[in-house]
Parts: sequence; C-alpha cells; structure tokens
Amino acid sequence: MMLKIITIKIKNMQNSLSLGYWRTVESWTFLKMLEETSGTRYSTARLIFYPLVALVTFLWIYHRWQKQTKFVKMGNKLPGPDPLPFLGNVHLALGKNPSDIMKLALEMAQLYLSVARIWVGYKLLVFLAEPDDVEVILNSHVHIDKSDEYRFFKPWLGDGLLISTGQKWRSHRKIIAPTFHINILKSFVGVFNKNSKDVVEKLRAEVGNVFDVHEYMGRVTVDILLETAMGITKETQDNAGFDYATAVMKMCDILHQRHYKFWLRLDSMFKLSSLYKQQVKLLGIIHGLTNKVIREKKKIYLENKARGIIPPTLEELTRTRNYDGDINDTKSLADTVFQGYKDDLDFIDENDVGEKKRLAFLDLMLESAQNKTSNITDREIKEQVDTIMFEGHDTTAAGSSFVLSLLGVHQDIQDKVYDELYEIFGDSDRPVTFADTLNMKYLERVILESLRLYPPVPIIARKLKHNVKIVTNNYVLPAGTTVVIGTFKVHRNSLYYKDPEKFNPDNFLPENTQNRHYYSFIPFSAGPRSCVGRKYAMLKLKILLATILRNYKTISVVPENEFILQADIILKRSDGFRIKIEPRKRVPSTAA
Ligand code: HEM
Repeated sequence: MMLKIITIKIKNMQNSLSLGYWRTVESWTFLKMLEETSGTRYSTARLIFYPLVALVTFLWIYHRWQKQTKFVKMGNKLPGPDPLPFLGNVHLALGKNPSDIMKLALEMAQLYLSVARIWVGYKLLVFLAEPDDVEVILNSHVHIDKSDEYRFFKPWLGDGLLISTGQKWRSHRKIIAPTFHINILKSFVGVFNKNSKDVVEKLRAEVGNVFDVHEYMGRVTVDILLETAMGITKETQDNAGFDYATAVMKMCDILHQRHYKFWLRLDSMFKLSSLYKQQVKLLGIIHGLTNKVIREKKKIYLENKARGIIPPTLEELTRTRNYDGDINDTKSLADTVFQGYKDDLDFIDENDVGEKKRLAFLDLMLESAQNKTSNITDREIKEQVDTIMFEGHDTTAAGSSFVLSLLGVHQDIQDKVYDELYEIFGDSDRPVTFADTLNMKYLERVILESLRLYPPVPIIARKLKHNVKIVTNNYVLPAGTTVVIGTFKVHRNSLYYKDPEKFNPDNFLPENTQNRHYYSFIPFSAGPRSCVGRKYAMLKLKILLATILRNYKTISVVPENEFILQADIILKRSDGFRIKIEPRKRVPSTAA
C-alpha cells in the first residue's frame, strides 16, 4: 500500500515536473511575444527564465538518461523501496538521529530479508544478509576495495590498512599481520593483567553507583594499546590517553554524521560547517599523541642502535619453521570458530616467529623501515599507527562494555562465568596466564555470543569493480555498487541460530558451531581483509573481563530489550552502558 502511494507520488511529481517545464517554455514564449509587440527588452526576466529553462531541461534529460542506463536498470531489478527522481531514497533518512536510523535499518531488514537496495541519488547501495552472498564478497581477493564512505576517514587515518587498497594494502598487510603473531601476543599477557588490575582499582570508586562502564573500558583499552602495540609504558604516559579516547569518540560521531546527513558528504559543504572546525581540533589531539609516540620510539630505537642493541628483523621473527607439534596448545575455542575465515592469521601462527621476545607493533615497523627490509616510509608508519590505535581501541571498548551489561542482565549466565573463573583461580588473586585463558571456555562463549548479538562493527562496505553474481536469486550486482554487509542482521538469522534474538552462549558449543555456515558469524569480517587484531582482541577481552568479573558482580539497571542501540561506525548504546557493581566475596556463586 505504502509503496503504491510512493509510486503514485513519484508519477505525480514527474507529471508536475514536465508540466513545470512546459509552463516555463510557455512563459518564455509569452515574454518573447511581449518583447516583439511592445519593442521593450525584458532583460531581467530573460536573465532569470533562460537559465531556469536550461536547468530544468538539463535535469529532466539527465534523470531520463540515468533511468535508461544499464547500471540503474540492473539496480532496479533488486528489491528495495521505490526511489524519488534525483534523491533516490535519501528522504527516508532525513531528520533522523543515529538511534532512529538504526530502527529504520532494522525495519528495512524485516521488509527486504536477504537483499535490499537503496538509491542515494544515483548511487546504488545493496545490503546483503545471506551468508552465501556475504562469502562471495568477503572471500574474494578482487572485491577488496572499501566503499567511498571510508574516504571520510582519510584526514585521520591517511592510507592506513583499513582504507588502503591494491598493492599498498597487500604489502602493508604483509608487514603488519605478523606483528599479531600468537607468540608476540603471549608476551602481552603481563600488560593486559597490569592494566586490568588498574581498572579494577579505579572501579572501586563506583561501587553502589549507576555509571557508564564504557568510559572505563575506553580508557583502559587506550592504555593497553599504547603499551602493547606502541611500546609506551604506563609510567611515560600522561593524561593524553584519556584525551585521545574522548577525541576518538567525538571523531566517530562526526564521521557518522557525514554518512547519514547527505549534505555533509560534500567536502565543500562539510568545510563550511561547525563540525569541520571541531574535526580539525580533534585531529590535533589525535595526531598530537601518535606523532609524539612515534618521535619518542624512534629516538629510543636510534639510541639503542647506537649502543648496539638491535631488535631482530621481521624476517628473523617470521622465519618459517617446520610445524613442531606445539601449535595445538595455543588454539582457543574462538580459533576453531574462525578457522573457516581463510585469512592470513592462522597461516602466520603456524609459522613460528622464532624468539619469543616482546616486540611492539611500532618497534617492528620502525625496525623494518630502518633496516630497509620494507619500503615503508615514516608517513606510512604514522598512518598505520593511527589506524591500529583507532581500530584496536573503540571496538574492544564497545565489545567489553556489551559483555558487562549483558552479564548484568543475565545473572544466571554471570554465575556460570564466575564459577568457571573460581574453578581456575580459586580465591587467589594471582594474575591470569596464557594457559588460563585457554581454560576460560564459558567466558569465551559469552564473548562470542555478545559479539554475535552486538557486533562492534555493525556494517562492512565494499565497492565493486566488476559485476558480481550473488547466490540469492542469482541477482547480479553491477560494477560500481556499494555492497553493505549488515553484520548485525547476518548474526540474527533463524536458519543458523535457534532463537536468534536470545542471548545464549550455548550457540557456541562445539556441537552447534561445527556445521554452521562460517559466514553466519563475522564480527571480525572474514577472508583476505579480515581484522588483523582478532586474536589480540580475544586475548585482551578474556583477561580484562576475567579480572573485572573475579572482583565484581555487574548488575544492569535496564533490561536487554531497553538497550537503545546507535547505528554508529562502532555499535554503541545511546542510553549509555549503565551498570552497577558489587564487590565479589571470592566464593562459588552457590555459596554467595
Ligand atoms: C572486538 C574487537 C574488534 C572487532 C569486532 C573488530 C572488527 C573488525 C572488522 C569487522 C574489520 C573489517 C572492517 C572493514 O572491512 O570495514 C576490522 C579490520 C581491522 N581491524 Fe579490527 N576489530 C577488533 C579489534 C581490533 C584490534 C584490537 C586491532 C588492532 C590492535 C584491530 C585492527 C584492525 C585493522 C588494522 C583492520 C584493517 C584490516 C585490513 O583491512 O586489512 N582490530 N576489524
């Protein structure tokens, strides 16, 4: 019915447009007659009418031409709401805030199921939610180009790994992926522990209060990244970490506004807005920190080099060694769940990095640039540092905040998590070891289930270079289409999850995962462009959450169906991750 009304409206509009055109022509002809009979020149009127007629004619011809092009014809074969001339479906998002947009996206998802297309002007966006279709795109080595929208990140992340493409992306991924090798990650366990204990201390001030736990998670994830990925110790950090985390959150909000307020998509319009001024200021804070980090690390590197202390080269660290039977010991539940991703991370782990010496991501990049083992420039290093700091921080901050709020709602599940931790640690306060993390099987299922229902990266977008046939109805997506993979929707498919809206960690019991479509669970994306930080994130989340949950019980002040989700670059709750905490007594949940 609604569609019918919209179609009639469009037809009326088209009629009135062409009527408008003829009226303009009639008026102009009338003006000419008047000029000829009276001999007077209506120059002002001419100045207005002549360009107006030209403009209306041009727009009309352009619209008719666009409608006839193969691209538009192919796009219109896909299911989706009827578009308006020139605007496409932009009007659907007009005047909506991020929470309304999320609601609208979910309504559209209900209506169009597996494939939905919308037009933003004459730009075609196709939303995919079927794992078979998602696999066609993500598993491809051809469709690796990010969509145009990622250009909004450029002033911030430059050509970092997240947005670069082609040879540059390939060569940089080859340098960066090994810096997340499991042996290097194991050496971060101490830092994860230390920072997790710090946050437990800070949280003591909140006992009895209702507070937004995301603020604490944002801060601790930045601290951990500075120390692990950048090699900047806590003692040398100042308040910059907090300012950085706040600036990142505000930047994400600006970028998000540029996605859905279509006038801000134009650089010229954006530069006139107050948001641009804010962006310049925020980038000053963000780049100020990354520049400082790189400057200091480079100085230390050169001083060490002068004293003959040279870290091993990347080649030495990633030297291939025969499989020695040691690998299975490091495999966690998540590694089994993600084994179908066919990315380069497992391959790297199966090739030993040699010495298990702690080397930060930034050390490795500096070392490889200094030793000329790669062509990476100082500027490129900075872009990668900005990318890792962004990708590595906000995602895990949201991920851990969702787990803590969900456990606050589902007390029975929290009891099971705590009992597993009690079984591993008893009433001791000892730090978590890497081996302990392999025994946190239930906690791991809770994390995976939380990533399923509330994936921190709710959409992934690619721009197609060629026509692509997908599995659903053999639809063909034309070259130039922006494909949007709605992770949030993919994860809530009743074909793969029995009660898809229900928080149920048993969805990740081995018997439930072994025959499931790999692409029905893609919180870290999949294929050649999957998240390089996946193993880092899972290890960090386990240690951080285990440490918090050994010390506190979390209580949510709102039920899960009242979480207000915000369609942002990173999925968040616009009502805040409000919880309460109570100190734990360090006895099994039944005794408590
Ligand atoms: C729960 C935590 C995390 C989630 C859910 C997550 C998710 C993702 C997703 C979905 C992508 C693909 C984005 C796209 O194609 O548009 C991605 C890419 C990426 N992630 Fe993560 N991520 C997490 C943590 C991390 C961490 C801790 C790091 C680094 C320390 C990291 C570094 C990256 C990088 C560099 C890329 C770009 C990879 C490429 O294009 O080759 N991520 N992540």
